[in-house]
Amino acid sequence: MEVRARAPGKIILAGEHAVVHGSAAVAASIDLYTYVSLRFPTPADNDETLSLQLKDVSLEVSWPIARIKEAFPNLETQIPPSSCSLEKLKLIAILVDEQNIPEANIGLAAGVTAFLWLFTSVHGCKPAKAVVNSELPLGSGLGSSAAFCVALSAAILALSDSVSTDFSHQGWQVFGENELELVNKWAFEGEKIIHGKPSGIDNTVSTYGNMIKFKSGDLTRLKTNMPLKMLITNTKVGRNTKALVAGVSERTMRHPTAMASVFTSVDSISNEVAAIIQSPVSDDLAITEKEEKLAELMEMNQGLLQCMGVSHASIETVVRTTLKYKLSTKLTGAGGGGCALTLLPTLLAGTVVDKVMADLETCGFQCLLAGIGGNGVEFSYIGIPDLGANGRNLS
Ligand SMILES: Nc1ncnc2c1ncn2[C@@H]1O[C@H](COP(=O)(O)OP(=O)(O)O)[C@@H](O)[C@H]1O
Ligand SMILES: C[C@@](O)(CCOP(=O)(O)O)CC(=O)O
Ligand SMILES: [Mg+2]
Repeated sequence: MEVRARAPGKIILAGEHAVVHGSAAVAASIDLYTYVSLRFPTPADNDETLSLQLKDVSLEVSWPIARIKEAFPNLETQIPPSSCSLEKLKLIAILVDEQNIPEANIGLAAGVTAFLWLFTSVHGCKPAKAVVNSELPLGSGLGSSAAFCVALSAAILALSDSVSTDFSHQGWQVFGENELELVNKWAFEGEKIIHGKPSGIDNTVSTYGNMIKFKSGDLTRLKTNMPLKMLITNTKVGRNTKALVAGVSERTMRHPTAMASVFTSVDSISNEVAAIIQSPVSDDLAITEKEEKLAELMEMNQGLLQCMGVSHASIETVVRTTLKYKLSTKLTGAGGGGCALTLLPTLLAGTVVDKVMADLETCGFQCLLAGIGGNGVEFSYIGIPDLGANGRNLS
C-alpha cells in the first residue's frame, strides 16, 4: 500500500517573527509543493527496514526495524498528538547520529528527527519507505519545513487507522475537517523539532491553504476577491529559521518594552492588511487604492523586521532595487537572507516587471512568480487496483 501527499509552501504578507510573540500575521499558500510518498513493504519485499529518502539533498537514511525496537523498548503509538519528550528526543538523536549525516547537511538532522518522531508515534516499529521531494527552495523563508512536516503527517495518517479515507478515489483528495486538524497538530509537533519555537502559522497555512490570519494559535480563514500578485525574490543567502527566531527572543529579553511596542505595531499592520484584503473591490480605482495601502504597510513591516534584527544586506538590496521602480518589498519568512516579496500592482506594465526581474537577476538573485492562495494539503493512494490512469503519479 502506498500513499502520496503534497503540501504547499507559503508567503507571509505581514507579521513573521512577531507572530511567535502573540501578534497577528497574514499568510497565503503558494503553488509550490513538497511531496512525500510512503509505502509499507509487502511480505514478498522481505524488507525489514524503516527508510527515508530525501531527494532534494541526495540523502538516504535507514534503520533495521530491530534497531528501532532496541532503541525504543517501550514504544507506544498514540492518537492525540503530543510533544516529543526530552527523553525520546535523546533516543532519536542517537538513531540519527548513527546515520553519519554529512556536516554540510547538518540542518537536515532536525528534519530526519521529525520524521522518526512522527512515524513512530503513529505506526510504531513498522517497516516502511518514505521518499520526499520538493519544488520549494529549502531554508529560504517559503516554509519548506512546514510543507515537509504537513506532507509527512498527511502521508503517515492516510496509511493509519485513525483517519477514514476513500481508497477508491482517483487522483488527489482532501481530508475532512477532523483529519485536517490532526494533520495540522502533528505537523506542528514536527515544526517544533525543526524550529524550536514555531508560531504554527506555517503548518496551518500549508494544511488549510488559501489565505489566513493567525494569532496566538487561532486561525481565521480570509476571503478575498482582490487579485494579488507578488514577485518572490530568492536572495539565495542561506539561513536557519531556528537561529533567527532565537535571535529575536534574545533581543526581546534584552529590550522587553521596546520590542513589545514593535510587536504591537506589527499586530496593527497585520490586522490592517487582513482588512484590506477582505474588503470588497468595486472597480480598478478601488483596487489601486488598496494596493497603495498594502504597499505602504509592507514597507512599514519591513522597517520593523529590520528593528527585530532579521533583515540582511541581500534583502536591503532587493528593497533598494525594487524601489527604483516605485515597488515595495519586505522579507518573507524568517529573513536573514532567504526570500523577499514585492507587490506587483495590477496595472503595472509587463515591461516594468521584466525590467525589475532582470535587474534583480543581475544581482545574482532568482525571481519567481508563484500562484497565491491555492489548496492546502492533499493526498492520493497509489497502486490500488481500480485507481485507474487518472491517479496522478508524479515520480
Ligand atoms: N524537501 C526537504 N527535504 C529534506 N529536509 C527538508 C525538506 N524541506 C524542509 N526540510 C527541513 O527543513 C529545514 C529548513 O527549514 P527552515 O530553516 O525553517 O526554512 P524554511 O522553512 O523557510 O524553508 C531543513 O534544514 C530540513 O531539516
Ligand atoms: C519567523 C516565523 O514567523 C516564520 C518562519 O518561516 P520560515 O521557516 O522562514 O519559512 C516563525 C514562525 O512563525 O514559526
Ligand atoms: Mg521553516
